[in-house]
Formats: sequence, structure tokens, C-alpha cells
Amino acid sequence: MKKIQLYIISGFLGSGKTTLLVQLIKQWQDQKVAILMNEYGGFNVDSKILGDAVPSHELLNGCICCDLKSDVEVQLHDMKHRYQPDIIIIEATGVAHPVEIYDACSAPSLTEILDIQAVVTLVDGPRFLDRGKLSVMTKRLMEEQVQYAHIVLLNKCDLLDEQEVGRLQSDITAINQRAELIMTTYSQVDAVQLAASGAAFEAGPHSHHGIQSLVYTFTGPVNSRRFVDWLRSMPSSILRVKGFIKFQENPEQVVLFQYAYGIPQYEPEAMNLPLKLVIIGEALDKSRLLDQLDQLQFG
Ligand SMILES: Nc1nc2c(ncn2[C@@H]2O[C@H](COP(=O)(O)OP(=O)(O)OP(=O)(O)O)[C@@H](O)[C@H]2O)c(=O)[nH]1
Repeated sequence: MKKIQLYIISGFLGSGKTTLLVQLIKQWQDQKVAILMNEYGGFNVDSKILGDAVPSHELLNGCICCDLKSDVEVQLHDMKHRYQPDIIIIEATGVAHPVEIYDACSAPSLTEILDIQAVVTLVDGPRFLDRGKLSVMTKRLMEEQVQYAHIVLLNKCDLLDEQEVGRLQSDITAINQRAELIMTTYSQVDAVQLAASGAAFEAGPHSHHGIQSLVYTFTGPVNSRRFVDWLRSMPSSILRVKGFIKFQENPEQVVLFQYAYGIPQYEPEAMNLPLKLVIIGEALDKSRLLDQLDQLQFG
């Protein structure tokens, strides 16, 4: 089954995300594209700009990365059934954190239908230069949007002089050396550049490229003590682990497991779901993780 290609567009308020969306839709006219938009207020201005040509769903009244996380999973499944798109583009609110969005799109049930191609972060050049004047929280969010991107578009280059472009390039590279950095004006970029980068994450020599995920399927219950030991051994580059698991103490019970910021959560699950675990992190050592999980399962 062909998976849907998913692009996540991140970037601070007014950085050019909708402008990019419009560009991409034009370039992908021969593909079936669907859009999932997230607007913080109750009314989505951007979807009105896009019109009816491309099916779009909206997540309103909240942020994709906080209160609407579970809605993302439902919406993405719904979009697949309704439109069978080749590509889904998610435009997050300007205040969303890319790790949380990536997390929302990596629910175990989604890994079978979606391929996350890229987290593309738009940087508003002049605003980013002046970020020191913003609150610590806002500055940190803007920098984290850069830190976790696969591709950074340094946008609004028409409003920058050569020296400023140089300064921004070195700032952005200092925050994220792995991301591909592309200078843009009015978010103009060749969509192929985004797709090609997405494919390169897995295949190329630079496989430590940005945020990644790994899915592992357990065939049966595991030893809970060893599972906890394994979690404790996780490096800080592991940002999230989640999925469904069974433990040997109660081998019939499916447990929904979530791990974020070093804190695990276990909740009994009523349905008998596939025992898939999704691990999200930066520069994942995939073969080592697979070995460790095999050990947990078969060791
Ligand atoms: N001068 C200049 N203006 C730009 C550029 N890119 C976008 N803009 C303008 O910046 C404004 C914000 O662009 P949007 O694409 O709506 O930004 P956004 O990130 O979707 O904004 P939010 O949805 O509010 O977060 C619009 O008026 C755009 O026309 C650029 O490269 N140069």
C-alpha cells in the first residue's frame, strides 16, 4: 500500500507558512493534496485564502501540539478515508512546537499510512534577527522551531541586506547544523527540494538528519522490569516513546504507554491493539535500538 507523504510546516507567526502552502499546492497540481490547518482562534483565515480547490480540514480553538493532539490522529485517518490523498500538508499554528507536532503525527496507528517527509520551518528573517527583543519563551520557541526542522527556509530575504543574511545563516547553522538551509522570498522554493530531502533522511550518508522515528512491533508480552531498565538507559536525544505493549505479569492486558520528558505513563487499553511502539528522537541509533528491543522481546 502506498503511504501518504506528510509535510509539516512550522514557523513563527507571520513567517510565511500560508504563502508556502499556496506555492506547494500550485506545484503539486498533478497530485492529490489535502491540508490540515491549525489556527489558534476560532476562525481560520488561511483556509478562506485557499478556497475550495484543495480539501482541507481545520483544527480550531487550540494548538495542534497541546490540546488537539488526539484530534490530529482522528483527522488524518478521516482525511485518508475521504480523499485518499497522495500528500497531506499540515500547517501548524505559529506557536506550535515541532517536536509535539511530529509526535502527534507519529501515533502508532498512523505509521502504517503516513510517511513523514519533512518538518519544514519558515524563519521570518527580520524578526529572527530581532528575536533578542522578545520574551525568553518566545525566543526559545523560535529557536526550537529551527532546531528540530529538517529544512529551514530563511524567508523574507527581500527585506534583508547581505550582511544580515550572513548573520542569520550562521545563527541558524549554529542552532541546527543538520538542516538544509534555503534562502527564500515569499516562500518560493522548488517542492522537489523538500521531497528529496525527506527521502535522504533514511538513505543518505547524513542519516543523523533531524528528528526521526522508529516503529517496533512486539509479538508478545515483555518483562516489565527490563522494560523500565531499558527506558532508564535512554539517552536524552530520545524525545518520545509511545505505543501499545503487554507485560508478562498480565499478558492479556494491552497497555497504552507514553514517555515524554523522562516521565512514563501507563494506561490500560480496552481494545486489543497491535503491539507497536514508536520511538521519536534526534539522530536515532536505529540498529542499536532495534537490538535492544529484540533483547527485550526475545532475550
Ligand atoms: N516582504 C515579504 N513579505 C512576505 C514574505 N513572505 C510572506 N510575506 C508576507 O508576510 C505576511 C505573513 O505571511 P503568511 O504566509 O500569512 O505567514 P504565516 O506564517 O502563515 O502567518 P500565521 O498564519 O499568522 O502564522 C503576509 O502578508 C505575506 O504576504 C517575504 O518573503 N517577503
